[in-house]
Amino acid sequence: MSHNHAQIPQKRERHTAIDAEQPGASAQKAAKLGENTDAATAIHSQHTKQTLDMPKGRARPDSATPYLTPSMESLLNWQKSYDANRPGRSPSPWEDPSECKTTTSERTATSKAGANSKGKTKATDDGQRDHQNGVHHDAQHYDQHGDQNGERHDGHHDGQHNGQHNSQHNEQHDNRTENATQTEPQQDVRSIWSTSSEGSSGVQERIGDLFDAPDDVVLVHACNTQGSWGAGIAKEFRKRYPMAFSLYQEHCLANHHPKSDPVPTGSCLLIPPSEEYSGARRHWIACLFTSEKYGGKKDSQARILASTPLAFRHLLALLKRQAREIGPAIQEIRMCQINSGLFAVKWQSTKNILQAVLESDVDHPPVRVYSLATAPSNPNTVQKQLQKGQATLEAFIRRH
Ligand SMILES: Nc1ncnc2c1ncn2[C@@H]1O[C@H](COP(=O)(O)OP(=O)(O)OC[C@H]2O[C@H](OP(=O)(O)O)[C@H](O)[C@@H]2O)[C@@H](O)[C@H]1O
Repeated sequence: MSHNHAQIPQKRERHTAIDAEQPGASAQKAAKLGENTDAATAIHSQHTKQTLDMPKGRARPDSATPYLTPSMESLLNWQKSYDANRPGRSPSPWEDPSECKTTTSERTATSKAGANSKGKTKATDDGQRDHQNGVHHDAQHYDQHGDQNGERHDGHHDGQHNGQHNSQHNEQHDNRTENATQTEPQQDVRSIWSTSSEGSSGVQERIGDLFDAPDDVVLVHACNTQGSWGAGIAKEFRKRYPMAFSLYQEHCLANHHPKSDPVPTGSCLLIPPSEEYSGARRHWIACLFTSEKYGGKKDSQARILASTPLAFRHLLALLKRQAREIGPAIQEIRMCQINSGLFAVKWQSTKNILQAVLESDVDHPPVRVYSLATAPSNPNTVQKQLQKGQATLEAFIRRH
């Protein structure tokens, strides 16, 4: 991490992330740590209220050197102590059957989407081969984020792989799929948002910039588990929300570790509004961990599509818990077309899956997916067009 924890005052009250851990895991862990659930809940609520009331007005930080506010320090300290005391690996999101399930319709959507995706055969083959051989890919060592700020370096991805972890990861993946087939959805009888009554319980697509959202909206994007927001819309998140980026990194690199204790794919990190610079919007940020790695080492399309409903259901569970504790502060889930850019999954495939999740659980804030009217320009293309235009103009001038 780029920030130095040694400098963080240790006497602060502990707070919980909202929730950096898996559904239901906070309460379980709190119990294991000798605390009762009420205490954990109170801490959780307190942090949230504090964050929402955060004073504004500080100068915009240099995004290259994320700094910590007191609330962020507390959050990270809490996570650190949690991490230090936990008995073993974090429970995976599919280990808590009460809050995070995959339903039959989601599985159908997943398998349809997988079947539709171009990489189906290869993905299936990869998965089988990985599982049978327990292995995989070619990394010799793990370089724990040579660049603390999430910038990319050549060869960075390729050196990170760990066979043992991959085997573990694949096994978990298979287990959760198996577990999922044994469970059916349980509706929470207490309705919080009742979006179904507005007739808008599904995915609503809009044209526009994700970041133009008003306060109290959660912005959702797909993430890798390596602690990198180095490209695509993630890079934009890093620029606009340096504090959130710090917390994401903390989650991936300190609370977990990409090699020895990776953040499980299929989970979600929900980050409360934490930016304090002048004019910062009160945006929540949700990181859906749909692929372990990025770049050439990203998960197969089928695997990304299998992780997506789990991560999304995790998000809905976190929002519900949050709303039960402090009221429905979040008014809208606003997403980009997750997985469809650098993760190279067809948007329609992801959309089908999200739709299936929402059909199985109608109590959620409205879900709106924003896409830009035109794809962001590729600078190389623009450069070529300019050169061509200039040549044409010069030829015209010469002729006349
Ligand atoms: N302002 C805006 N408003 C609305 N929509 C916007 C937008 N700007 C871009 N989009 C669109 O948002 C979609 C997602 O496109 P992306 O390629 O970014 O994300 P993805 O989900 O496929 O892949 C995730 C990995 O990419 C990242 O970078 P790293 O590889 O890790 O460095 C992560 O960390 C992961 O690893 C595309 O449709 C873009 O047109």
